[in-house]
Amino acid sequence: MQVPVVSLAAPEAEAAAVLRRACIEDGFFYLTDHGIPEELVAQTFEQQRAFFSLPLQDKMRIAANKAYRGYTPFADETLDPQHSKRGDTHEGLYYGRHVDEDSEEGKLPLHGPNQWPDEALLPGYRRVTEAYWQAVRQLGGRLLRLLALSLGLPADYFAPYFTQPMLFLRPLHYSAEKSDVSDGLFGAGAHTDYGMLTFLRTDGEPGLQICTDGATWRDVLPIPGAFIVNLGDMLCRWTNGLYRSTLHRVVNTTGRERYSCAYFFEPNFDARVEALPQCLEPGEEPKFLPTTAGAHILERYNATHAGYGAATAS
Ligand SMILES: O=C(O)CCC(=O)C(=O)O
Ligand SMILES: [Fe+2]
Repeated sequence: MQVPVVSLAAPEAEAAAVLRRACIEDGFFYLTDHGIPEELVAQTFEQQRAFFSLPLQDKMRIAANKAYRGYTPFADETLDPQHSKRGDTHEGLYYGRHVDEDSEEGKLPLHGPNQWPDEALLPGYRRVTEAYWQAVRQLGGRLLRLLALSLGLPADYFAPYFTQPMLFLRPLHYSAEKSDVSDGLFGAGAHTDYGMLTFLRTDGEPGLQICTDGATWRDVLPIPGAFIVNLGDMLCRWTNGLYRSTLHRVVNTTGRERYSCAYFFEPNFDARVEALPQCLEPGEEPKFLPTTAGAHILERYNATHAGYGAATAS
């Protein structure tokens, strides 16, 4: 069974209703009529392909810094340490919102300057990647409004939480190595996303699977032109468990390489995350302790990126 399609061309109330059901039942949906030109998406993938084709030493020149910006080599990440024998078969990159190192904000964890590959090596890379980053940022803002409506909140409810948002674009390259589920080898091990919303595009190769019943995995195949959007643990926490953060993984069954681009759309570092009254029955106690977006995300990053930053701290 396919996950639902939320169209931004539909009347708002209708789209919000489809979104609500998708968030409660699947925690995943396709987002269509989003307005981001396919040409920009295609150029973004072309540029990421070019980056990942560089020799390792060139990629390592921008190895991820302590603000989680830059390159992460193959097997650096193990998303499901319990069931994995070795690291996941992908390499990746993180680009956040640019923050000056010597600004007040730059002192916060997860905040700092991006690291870009040399323009001479990859002409146009930065321009295209930044354009895509901005486009998805705007799309995220549109979806936040629909999300608020879907929860019975005013459309601009989440806006004050996103004045200095944590936004991470994460291009990924999966090697051609086939996964071995029974022997603990994955493109990306089973995990839930940490944050609020994830906007994913892929190159059309299959691999993404979700588990909503605690037992079976179903494929979420790419639909041309659509984003695959999923909810993370922070939004689950914010909605007191009403909206699902669904377990997912990437399994390589084709023996082919795969490229994807995730975009993690998170609130301000100090945004307070606690159960929305709209999600509590009368007299119901919140299921989770209140937290902040920053504390929540840091806790999760540190658990999945072994020794990250320590070896590469700049
Ligand atoms: O590459 C994909 O399809 C999914 C990536 C993913 O789940 C993640 O980066 O959190
Ligand atoms: Fe994920």
